[in-house]
Amino acid sequence: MAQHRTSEPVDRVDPSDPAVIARAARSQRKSLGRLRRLVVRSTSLVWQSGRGLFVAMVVLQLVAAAALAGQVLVVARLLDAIIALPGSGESFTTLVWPVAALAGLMALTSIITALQGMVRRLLGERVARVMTEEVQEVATGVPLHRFESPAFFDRLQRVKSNALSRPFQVTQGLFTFFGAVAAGIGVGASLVAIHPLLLPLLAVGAAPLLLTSRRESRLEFAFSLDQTPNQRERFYVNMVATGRDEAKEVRAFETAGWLYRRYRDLYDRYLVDLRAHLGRRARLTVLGQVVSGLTLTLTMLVLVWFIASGDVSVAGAGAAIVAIRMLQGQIQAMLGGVQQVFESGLYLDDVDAFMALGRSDRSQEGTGELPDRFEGVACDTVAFRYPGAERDALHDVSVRVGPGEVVALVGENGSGKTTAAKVLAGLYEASDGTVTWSGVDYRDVRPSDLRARIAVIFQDIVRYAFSARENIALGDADTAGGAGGAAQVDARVRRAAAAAGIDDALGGLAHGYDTRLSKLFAESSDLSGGQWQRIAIARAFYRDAALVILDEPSAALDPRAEHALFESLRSTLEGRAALFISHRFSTVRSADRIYVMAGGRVVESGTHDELMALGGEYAEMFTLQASAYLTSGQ
Ligand SMILES: Nc1ncnc2c1ncn2[C@@H]1O[C@H](COP(=O)(O)OP(=O)(O)OP(=O)(O)O)[C@@H](O)[C@H]1O
Repeated sequence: MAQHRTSEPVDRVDPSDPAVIARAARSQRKSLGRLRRLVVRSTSLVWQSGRGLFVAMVVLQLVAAAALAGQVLVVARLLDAIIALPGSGESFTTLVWPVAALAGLMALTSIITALQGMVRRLLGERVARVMTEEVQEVATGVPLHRFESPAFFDRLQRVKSNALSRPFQVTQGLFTFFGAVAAGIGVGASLVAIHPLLLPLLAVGAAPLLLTSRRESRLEFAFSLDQTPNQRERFYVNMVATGRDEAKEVRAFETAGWLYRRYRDLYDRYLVDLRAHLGRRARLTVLGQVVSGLTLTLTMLVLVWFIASGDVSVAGAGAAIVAIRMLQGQIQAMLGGVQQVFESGLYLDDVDAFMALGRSDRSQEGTGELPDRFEGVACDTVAFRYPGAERDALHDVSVRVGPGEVVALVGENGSGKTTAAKVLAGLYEASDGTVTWSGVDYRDVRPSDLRARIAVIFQDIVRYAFSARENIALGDADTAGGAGGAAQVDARVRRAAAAAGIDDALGGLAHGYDTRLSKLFAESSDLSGGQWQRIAIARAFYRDAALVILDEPSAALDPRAEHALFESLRSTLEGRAALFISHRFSTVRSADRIYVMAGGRVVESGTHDELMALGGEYAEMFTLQASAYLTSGQ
């Protein structure tokens, strides 16, 4: 897959250096191959997105070209007729037909332009939809560790904004190019008929524009790469300043002014860079236009000389001026088309590299299946380091959760509990050691098979702005749209909600389970923090999973609710396993086994009684919390 060496100094190369010339020749060959691939890929994408519209575009383009060439011919006829009129004895009415034909052709051109705009818009949207789906598929399919890398976010950001429009722009560029070529051939033929030298002169004038426009494309792409981090940070700051979740804190801490200044600084930096970038582009544009303007002047002078020497008639000269004007427009359109293809091509390579990332990640995934019988999960001497981190977050961690067991992870903040839960959930691959499901190594198993058997709820639960029913049924997304029977889904949703203790509250909403949650959309309602947490728990219960992982599921629950939750956790397990993380030792004590983590290691494990008898870290933390409760209760 073609990768862009973005660090290559695009505009600081010595063009007389032989190595540069050789490299340019190589890159020219490569870029022709790349261009072919690009054109084939984009055109087939556009074709698949809307065949009828594609054909309509081609037809409109051809008709537009014919109408334009027709205009030159009619102008020549009209001028001939006008010049011949005095003294010919012909009536003025002989001019009516050519004038009407010219007006008709001009009107046709305008109508076609309007129709082209509509077809283009519709086709563009269709391509955008196909590409959005492709990007979403990759973004949701890549392993979670990709989301630890700022470079991944940069690329994702670029791809999200470019994938939608660029493939269509390549095709549109091609349409523009070939349309202009078709029109150019017609107009050019009439120009050659007037004098054969005029066309080559005009073509020579276009060459500098072609060169400068390609260079401009490269500059534009390099600028876009360079600016992605700044752009992402601006989006982020803007989101914090205007986001719904952040709105409370922005007011309470009066952070708006600070955020505004930060946003302005980022924008200022961007504008400074933009000015420099546009300056570079402008210099290239001016250079190209000046050289091409000089050749146009030369062409006109040659035309005048032809008139003076009698090689071209006055009517021919008039038509030639119209033709030159039109041809110039077509040449500009051709160059614009080529520039669009090249510029979009650079972005599309970026999109392709992103798509390839998804393919390469998938090719490394295991393909085996899990045994039907669940015999527990186990981490064995597992180490894990976050991408880009300097230290391991887990060292030598061994944890097991058997069928029917409720196992707890406890430990201070940052001790590695969530990380261990993510590794057990198969979201991160252990850097060392093994993680097994019924004795089968996670690495050998198809990730989708593994995920289907696990339900995980993290501390930072997701609050979907969908209906209450959908919020819960997303625990088994295939059923969220009512697949499998709306009544069954409904009954299953209610069972899960009842087990999470949220059934009554949801039933009491304005539209019951159909009430849209969060206030982002019309006719919605919001819930309390604890109620949201129960929704998330219901989502985990809804999933028919052999292993349920709950990372601090009860942090926002009141003590009675927490007690009820764990009662229902046990009663709904039925041979499944649960791993939960909590800082509340009153809940933890009922677990079948407790692992105590510190500094990324498991430092103690056993039942509550065993750990208390050990008199170690657990006993200390438990006693501290119990005495705090007693003291505050006194
Ligand atoms: N995405 C990440 N990238 C790099 N380091 C991380 C990342 N997430 C966590 N860490 C680090 O890994 C260590 C373990 O974090 P982890 O979230 O597992 O702790 P925890 O025990 O769940 O803490 P808490 O009780 O606060 O939830 C910490 O040192 C933390 O700074």
